[in-house]
Amino acid sequence: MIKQPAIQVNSEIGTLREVLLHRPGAEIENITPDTMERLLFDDIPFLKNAQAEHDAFADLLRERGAEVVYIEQLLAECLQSADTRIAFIKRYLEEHHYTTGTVAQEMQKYLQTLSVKDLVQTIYAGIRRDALDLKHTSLDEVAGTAAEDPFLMDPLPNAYFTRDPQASTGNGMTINHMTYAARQPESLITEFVMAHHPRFSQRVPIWLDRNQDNRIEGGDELVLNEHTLAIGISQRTSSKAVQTLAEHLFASPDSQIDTIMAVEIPHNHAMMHLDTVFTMVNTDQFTVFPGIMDDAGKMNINLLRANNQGEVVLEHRDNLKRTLLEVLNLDDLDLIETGNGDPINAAREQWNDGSNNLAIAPGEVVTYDRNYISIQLMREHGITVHEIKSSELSRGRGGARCMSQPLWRDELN
Ligand SMILES: NC(=[NH2+])NCCC[C@H](N)C(=O)O
Repeated sequence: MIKQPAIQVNSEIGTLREVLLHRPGAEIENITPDTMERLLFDDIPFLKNAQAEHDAFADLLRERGAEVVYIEQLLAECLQSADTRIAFIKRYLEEHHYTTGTVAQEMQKYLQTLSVKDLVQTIYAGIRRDALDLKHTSLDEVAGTAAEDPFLMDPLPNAYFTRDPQASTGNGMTINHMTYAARQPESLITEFVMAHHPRFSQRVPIWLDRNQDNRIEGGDELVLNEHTLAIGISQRTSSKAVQTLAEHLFASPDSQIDTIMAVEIPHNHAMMHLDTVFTMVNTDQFTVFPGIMDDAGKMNINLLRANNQGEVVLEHRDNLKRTLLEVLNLDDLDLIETGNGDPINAAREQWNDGSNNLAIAPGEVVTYDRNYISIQLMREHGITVHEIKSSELSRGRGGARCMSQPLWRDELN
């Protein structure tokens, strides 16, 4: 059993006390029109303004009582140790398939000569082909498709969506095997921080690690209460990952989770995670994008429950509201429709993360200012809404929940 937990997240809505962020940096300026799609961006944000928007987001979270912890800072602290630094560089190169040969050796040499500060910056920003002088030693540099790619190592522009590479659940975490190559190194960073940083080392049970084949991302993982999760089966999270996670959680003495509501959503870029279409904003209030249901309001939902032996038992459901009432043991609840149900407004505001709200306390959320129809509706439903500027940040297709990984929330009662 964990004696002094480093993480406590038993709900989506308990008052936020500690949160992990990443301030967008040089990686954003390494997105090009040619690489945009594989880097999962729809446009190239203007970095200076993206940073100002992000700083305002962080300030708001601090004003509301949360400690903001930057993942890049934690990584830099871990990499002060020469052993950890060498181990990290090795794994980072291996995961980019640089294992043997001239280029791999030169990259390793290059990374090892950098100061910790520059190394961390380079890990996020990527390595441009012209950073190393390889023209006279590597054929790859002068002929073939590799030579056309300006990067030896791609940037990590999605890193400011700190929600996804891992997910805090109870006193532990899943460290996620990300779906696309563009994001896989992000969870390697989490793995190193959890293993080596004194704030977390030996204090965080890992429910599912990234060194297995089942894809899962934090945007799909919602903690409804101390014993119930909702997980999206989506473009990014496979049903197999959910089944495996259920098996691990139900069997672990460190976990209180006994119910997982697996919610299948359309598999596409606009709705890549469950939290782009569904977020919990109060004990009995949720925002939902109506486009995830068919005309009759039906969906494909499965409940995974633990039997007395801690084994997984499945039950099928098809109605979101009824299933939430059942698992949360409520008499009624309020589903607030993104864009107030109008098909054009709902689709536009969902695209800009109008359903992606970060609860910082029960009934109090942070969200993008541009989704004014959804904001007004939330206010009419009694929610306190803090708006943040979203001109640049929204171009990566993620909102306030995507940009934050809670580490500590107050218990609800
Ligand atoms: N939790 C979320 N919804 N995150 C959004 C991540 C967006 C990012 N561009 C991606 O495609 O991965």
